[in-house]
Amino acid sequence: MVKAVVLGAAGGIGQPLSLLLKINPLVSELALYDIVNTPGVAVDLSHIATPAKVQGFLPPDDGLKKALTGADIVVIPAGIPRKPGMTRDDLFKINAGIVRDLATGIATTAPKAFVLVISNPVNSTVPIVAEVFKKNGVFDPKRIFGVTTLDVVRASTFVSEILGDLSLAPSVKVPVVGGHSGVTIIPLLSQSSHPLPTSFKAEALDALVNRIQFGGDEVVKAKDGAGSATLSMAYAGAEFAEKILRAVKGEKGIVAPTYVHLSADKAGGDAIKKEIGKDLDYFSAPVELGPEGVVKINSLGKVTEYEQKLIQAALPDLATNIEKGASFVDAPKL
Ligand SMILES: NC(=O)C1=CN([C@@H]2O[C@H](COP(=O)(O)OP(=O)(O)OC[C@H]3O[C@@H](n4cnc5c(N)ncnc54)[C@H](O)[C@@H]3O)[C@@H](O)[C@H]2O)C=CC1
Ligand SMILES: O=C([O-])CC(=O)C(=O)O
Repeated sequence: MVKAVVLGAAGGIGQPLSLLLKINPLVSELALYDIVNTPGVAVDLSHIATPAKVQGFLPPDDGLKKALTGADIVVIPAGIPRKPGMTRDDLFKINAGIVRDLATGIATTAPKAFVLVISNPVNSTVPIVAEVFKKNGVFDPKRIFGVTTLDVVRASTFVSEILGDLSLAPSVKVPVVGGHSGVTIIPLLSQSSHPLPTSFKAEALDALVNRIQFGGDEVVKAKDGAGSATLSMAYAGAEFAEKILRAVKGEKGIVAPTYVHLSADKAGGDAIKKEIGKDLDYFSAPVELGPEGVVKINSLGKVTEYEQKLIQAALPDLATNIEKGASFVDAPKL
């Protein structure tokens, strides 16, 4: 029996993500929480002929606690999205408090659940969740994940477009590491399962890296004030959640890039710090998943000089974003 909970379930990401979790055979119970509209979304989804039992909850009558009771996996797409001209960091003012309050609910009601943070700015909201868990004495870095899967999904798609064959997209694997905003998004294209054409020029590589780093802006611009990526994010979030659920069931060898506290695997985390040359607490790296969450943080592997420059360019922003999130919650130092 697996209970999945979506916090922010009535939103642009929340609804299609809840749909994808409802049709996932690994989910037996689905709780939808939001400050609006979840009863309707839940009844709608409950008519789908798949096994998961769906219920909707709102804040009154302890709705958050009821939604979270018995949760195995909690996905958080709650919070405001960007409008044109905004950075993800501009969302901090509103989303930090939302994420802190939801994390408090998880820490007190379902402290053992896997927590998948989608709400932006991910580089800062994951530290917020971690600090709330520390404050409540239940911090386990193996169970808290920043969802950076959309960057990986975009890299697969854009590389397959360059190769002139979209049918390759599902099998193109490119590790994307670092964080989840602008220059902190670091695609390691030299490790692509499908190498770029040998004719690929330096300017074309710059343009591809830039498109992966700023893919979110492409959607924000196209939506023209109506928000940011929702459907592709729901797809990516469901894909990452499925990986966690398969690992929990005992499937071995599942690896995915995700933004984690580097103490989740001390040896692996220390190796990452050496590779990047900075003592950061968080970094998105390829992580091997198991029944208890993080099993191992894998090395970044062989990176080119070009990619090492991308890593170095990411570090100042990442450090600032991490500090901003961590200092938002007044938790004791561990
Ligand atoms: N990690 C990633 O790769 C991505 C992250 N995002 C982020 O996901 C977040 C959600 O985006 P959308 O779904 O497009 O926004 P949206 O505005 O469509 O939905 C957000 C939902 O959160 C709900 N909400 C607000 N405060 C809440 C609270 N205290 N408790 C529970 N629910 C609450 C709202 O009622 C709304 O239904 C944004 O912060 C966005 O930047 C978006 C795309 C990709
Ligand atoms: O761009 C945004 O604000 C939403 C997001 O994180 C993405 O699409 O990668």
